[in-house]
Amino acid sequence: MSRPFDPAALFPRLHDIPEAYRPDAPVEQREYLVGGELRHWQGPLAQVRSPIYLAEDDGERQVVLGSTPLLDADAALAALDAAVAAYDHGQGQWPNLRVAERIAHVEAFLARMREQRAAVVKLLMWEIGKNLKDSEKEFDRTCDYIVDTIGALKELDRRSSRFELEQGTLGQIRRVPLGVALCMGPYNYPLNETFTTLIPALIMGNTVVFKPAKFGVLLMRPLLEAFRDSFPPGVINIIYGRGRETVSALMESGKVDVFAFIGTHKGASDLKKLHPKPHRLRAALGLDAKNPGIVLPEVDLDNVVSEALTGALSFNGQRCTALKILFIHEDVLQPFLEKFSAGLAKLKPGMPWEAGVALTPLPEPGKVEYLKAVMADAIDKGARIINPGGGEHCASFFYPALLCPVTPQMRLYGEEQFGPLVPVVPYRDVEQVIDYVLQSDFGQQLSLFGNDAQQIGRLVDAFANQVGRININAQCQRGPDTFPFNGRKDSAEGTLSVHDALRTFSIRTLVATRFTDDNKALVSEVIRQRSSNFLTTDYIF
Ligand SMILES: NC(=O)C1=CN([C@@H]2O[C@H](COP(=O)(O)OP(=O)(O)OC[C@H]3O[C@@H](n4cnc5c(N)ncnc54)[C@H](OP(=O)(O)O)[C@@H]3O)[C@@H](O)[C@H]2O)C=CC1
Ligand SMILES: O=C(O)[C@H](O)COP(=O)(O)O
Repeated sequence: MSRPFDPAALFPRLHDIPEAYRPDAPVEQREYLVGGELRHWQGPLAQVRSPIYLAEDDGERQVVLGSTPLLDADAALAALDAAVAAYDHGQGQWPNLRVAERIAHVEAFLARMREQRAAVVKLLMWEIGKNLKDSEKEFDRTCDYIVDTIGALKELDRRSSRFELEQGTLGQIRRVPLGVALCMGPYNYPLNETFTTLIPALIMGNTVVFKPAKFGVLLMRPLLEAFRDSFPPGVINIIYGRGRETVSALMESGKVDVFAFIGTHKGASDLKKLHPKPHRLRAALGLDAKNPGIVLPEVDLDNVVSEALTGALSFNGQRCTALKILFIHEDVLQPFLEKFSAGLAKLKPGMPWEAGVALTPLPEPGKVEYLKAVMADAIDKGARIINPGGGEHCASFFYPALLCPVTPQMRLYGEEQFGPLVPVVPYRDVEQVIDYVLQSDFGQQLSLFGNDAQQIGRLVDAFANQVGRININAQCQRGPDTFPFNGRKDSAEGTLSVHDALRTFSIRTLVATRFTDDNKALVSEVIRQRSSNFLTTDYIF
């Protein structure tokens, strides 16, 4: 069996790293943003470690990138109070600014953010091990998301309308903010996923408390001053620390109006239930998934393999949209396993900045142990590792394993592995696959691969109310970000996309004015189409 990677050669020596990508000296970050000022935290700090190790004469050394404030509940609550004061029951300056002015603030922020591209991209590589190409993509995609959000809002603002509700009654819809939003995101897209809630929340007039993801936390530091300088005091507040100490206190206070959380459903539900008045809380949740790839007997196998390789293994499988289980019809099982295994062998392991690298170290401490445990469980119950070297590991690096046959008794059948394990379930009767989707706790997306239009059509009908997106002959993915992105069951609450997020972070107020010949002047004064500070939209939006 040839070795897919040589653990001894995997981690570099410092002087072998191109200068532009070498880690900076560790930073001791004490600043956090509250009420328009960068406060200096005097308390304990949390160390930020890279998943990357450096080779040294006497062994390997994990790189320490710096430290961030471990705020306590009181410090977090002070940030929340600043957001509450800036919102001021909807009477504050920010929720009452004209849409165009709020857009100008966001544009000012975006310009400052773009200046930090190199710093943020480098931290994405060092903090979460994302390869250079994908780190650059994450940064650029986040900027595009902001640009698209601004574009969508400008277009809506132009669409302002009044309409006749019924004879004698004129209606106007105002899109108003909801209050104070708490925004949190996952470590696999610490920039992009958090900004898909943060920016729409702000631009629609809410004030925000934001806690960066658990890894990919230092990369917010280059943006702290841009946030401070671009928004009025208290509109955006950024806290650091352990969620259980900081965010829990915010939820318990009852002062959070919108809970925008992208991460695990366990974290979301633990936090949501702390709110004393959950009926007052709007939630926008993007959560775990176990997206199946379903391969029918008549199929273009080369396309399946190429889509499934990136679908299952890009960023080492650490995407909510990753294909996390493959159902392969028995007629094509053997050639599929051979082709997938051969394709996998071409994925290059290495360091994030190296050209063409696909497989990189994993940021989560304990992840390698977790992957070993679920793999061992599958093997104990009858699965085999199909690809040479599958499951080999060294420090934070885990070489992907293709496992077959995976059966319902194994953890990998139902559990979200969020890592480089590819479980394959051979099937003969497609009813088994339908049953899997219906019984699953998750419902984000699925992929169907096949050439039989009738059978695909039948499956699309069966699955349309089970998942948020069905991909035909293509892997699962979120983009383009203008497409609706949601899920069912434990996978999501609400829909996030450029347009949908604007809805999510606002609510419609109907102004209904009865008019007669005598009060026409009053009516046109009350329903001034464009002089209102509020976004007025048509009924449908
Ligand atoms: N559907 C979607 O749009 C997406 C979903 N995901 C999903 O996100 C997950 C990976 O992200 P990950 O960062 O591990 O998610 P986690 O849920 O572990 O963490 C997200 C945030 O929540 C905090 N947190 C978690 N549990 C609690 C709690 N009980 N009390 C207080 N705070 C809490 C964490 O902080 P701390 O650790 O400090 O407590 C962190 O800031 C995967 O399941 C993936 O599928 C990822 C991307 C997109
Ligand atoms: O999968 C995820 O974690 C994000 O939602 C982004 O999805 P993408 O990698 O398919 O764009």
